[in-house]
Amino acid sequence: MKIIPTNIPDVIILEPKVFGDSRGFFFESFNQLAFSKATGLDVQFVQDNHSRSAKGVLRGLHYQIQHPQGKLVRVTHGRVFDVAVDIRRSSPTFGQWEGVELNAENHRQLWVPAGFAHGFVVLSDSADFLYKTTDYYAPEYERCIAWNDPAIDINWQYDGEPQLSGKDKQGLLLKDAELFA
Ligand SMILES: Cc1cn([C@H]2C[C@H](O)[C@@H](COP(=O)(O)OP(=O)(O)O[C@H]3O[C@@H](C)C(=O)[C@@H](O)[C@H]3O)O2)c(=O)[nH]c1=O
Repeated sequence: MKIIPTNIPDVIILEPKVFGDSRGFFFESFNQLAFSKATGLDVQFVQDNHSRSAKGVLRGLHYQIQHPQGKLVRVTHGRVFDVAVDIRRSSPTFGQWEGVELNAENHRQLWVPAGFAHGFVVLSDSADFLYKTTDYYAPEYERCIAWNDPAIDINWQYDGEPQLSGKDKQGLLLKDAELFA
């Protein structure tokens, strides 16, 4: 597994070793020991999620104020532009965002620690988005930051009009959001 740093030290890109042959390919999509050794992180995952979205769908920017979730995210069909925003007030990278294209060809995964808001926009006709979380879904504690918050100013790598769900349309601005210490 190859570890690729990003501009935010705690957000990392992982590239698994892919074994290709005449049948197709194989790779370990997750291995707890390899993940811990490669990242130096001692986190356990408790939930796997899978969503499918059409082109232009933007899900996010989501986080939980209690039971914050670390997320290890990947795409198994299509392409997305995936974004993490540091919302830990005490962090030197508070308010900064990091974005990376995840797709079924590059097999890249993004580690988004607890304390970050997360979202993605679908670039292909559709995309299957799979992710592991380090704590359980707690809807009563889920919050959303506006995808287009001018204080964060994310360059979404998508030139269309994003399709938002009701809750994503109501995302708070960073200055109004309930954030982490
Ligand atoms: C996230 C989630 C949703 N659900 C249910 C609630 C709802 O009825 C339906 C769809 O939920 P949502 O619209 O919240 O799904 P979605 O907008 O895909 O929410 C996800 O967005 C991405 C960007 C994230 O970062 C995730 O943490 C999560 O917030 O699925 C679960 O049962 N468990 C879960 O873990």
